[in-house]
Amino acid sequence: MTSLTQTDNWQQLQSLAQGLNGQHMRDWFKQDDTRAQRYTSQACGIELDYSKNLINDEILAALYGLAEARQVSAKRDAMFAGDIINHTEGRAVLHTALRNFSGQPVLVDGQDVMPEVLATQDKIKAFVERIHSGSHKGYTGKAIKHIVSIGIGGSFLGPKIMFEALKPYWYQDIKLHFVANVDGCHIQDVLAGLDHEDTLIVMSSKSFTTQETLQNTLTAKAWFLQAGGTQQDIAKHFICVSSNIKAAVDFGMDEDNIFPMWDWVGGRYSLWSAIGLPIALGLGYENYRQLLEGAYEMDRHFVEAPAEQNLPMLMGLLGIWYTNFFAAQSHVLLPYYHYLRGFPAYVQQLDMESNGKSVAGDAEQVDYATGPVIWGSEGTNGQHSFHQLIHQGQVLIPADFMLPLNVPNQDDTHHAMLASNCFGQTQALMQGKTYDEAYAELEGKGLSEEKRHALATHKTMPGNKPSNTLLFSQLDPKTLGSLVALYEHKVFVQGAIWGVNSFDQWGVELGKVLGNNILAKLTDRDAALDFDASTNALISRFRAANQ
Ligand SMILES: O=P(O)(O)OC[C@H]1O[C@H](O)[C@H](O)[C@@H](O)[C@@H]1O
Repeated sequence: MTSLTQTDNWQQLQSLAQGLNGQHMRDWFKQDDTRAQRYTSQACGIELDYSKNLINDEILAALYGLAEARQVSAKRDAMFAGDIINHTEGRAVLHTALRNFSGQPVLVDGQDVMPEVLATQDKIKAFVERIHSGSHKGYTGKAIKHIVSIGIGGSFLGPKIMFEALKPYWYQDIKLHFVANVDGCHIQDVLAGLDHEDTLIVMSSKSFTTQETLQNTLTAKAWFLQAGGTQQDIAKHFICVSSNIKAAVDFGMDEDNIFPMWDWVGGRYSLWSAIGLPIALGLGYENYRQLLEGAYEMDRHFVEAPAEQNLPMLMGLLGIWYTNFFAAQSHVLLPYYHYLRGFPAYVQQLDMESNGKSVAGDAEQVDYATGPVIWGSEGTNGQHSFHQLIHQGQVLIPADFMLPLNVPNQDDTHHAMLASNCFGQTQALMQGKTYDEAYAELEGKGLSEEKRHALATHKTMPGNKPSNTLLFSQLDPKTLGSLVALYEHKVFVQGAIWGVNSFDQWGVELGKVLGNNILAKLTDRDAALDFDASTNALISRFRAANQ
């Protein structure tokens, strides 16, 4: 097979990128007053303004051509159809079945998975109602007031970040707490403030083998027993979500308290499964369902909209453009909405665990960049720190700005200021400041010619820095569902073009194995150390400090 970089599409894009030398977005906006309108697309209540990108019609056409040549649509259809596209793990990839409201079956190995999906949704709904109505009581008869969700990776980020993002929709009588890290400080801090009689522990682990989650659950169990609960009271206070029912039962989970999921749901795509149970508990079932419906709408858009209007396709292709033709190594996410502050961390796992890969197809070592570093934080905070590098640094950092146009219960002045900063940053990145503008601003400041020239040079901002702006009316559960699915499918588009398997994570697996090998040497202090000299020395220091 021809390597991706040798294809006509790739080479055409390379020469189009070179052709942009000396051109500036500022001029394009001056020359074409339809640019903003032509390069804005919207779906599912999300408006994407991608006009502040280094693109024109010819470049977009070439990017669509690349997507076609790499059969992105056919690969997408294979995912939705339940084909075994995660070929290194021999699994289908069907998070979309978890939010499939079409009424149509979804087959895996000829078996319709929808009855199980719907039955689990019913189980979630019934459980949420029992907790909210107070009919599910703790062992001393108290209603549940606190939920501690224990999980890590996708079993943590999805529930926590989506719950936080939807603060205006919180169910007020229940407080949610999240624990991920095996660092004992975390669980200790969370449990310290709680009463075991009105606390429910939700343990979430797809594999039921993750060290952090198992240990934190054991610690929570010990806390419960020590506080006065007995072994037989555990069923009223501990539930779990897992695809490994046997391991959960062996661990001591009551079978009725296990919410199932399936191996065709990847950890970083699992918030739509029962892993999302804490979200449903924290928001109420109807809001949780809206989240799923929003994702379903984005699925339909991804499948049905032509490339030129297809948000995941556009965002995926723009990312390819900068990663592969402008050597951009990172992509920054800037939610201008405090409650959405966790979103960059969510997309970090989604994107970096999916496309941080080096092998394409069956066994082809790639010779092009794949997934970028994803980072970012809430605006406007970053403007007073790291935005400097985006404005004037030597690396190109494409940005996604996101802003709800309305926010519930907020002072208009604050919101207008927030929006003005968001728009102002995209404008500054695009237009920059020319040397002449900087020089003119220094008029009458009493500077020598030499000083004025030097200062104007420092104050010159190149501009021409790309950004997307995503606007939505407000971040309700449905819009959030669409937003998350948008990024999922963006990642899919990029993985399909790069030809990598976006659904395995062998690098992460290695870390787990090595960590366990070392743990054995920390707990058995006399065990011979047969690792490399650096690792042996680190272990020895730990042993010496923990006699
Ligand atoms: O849900 P679990 O099986 O406990 O897995 C939790 C996490 O474990 C690993 O680190 C995977 O790379 C993640 O994708 C996963 O979300």
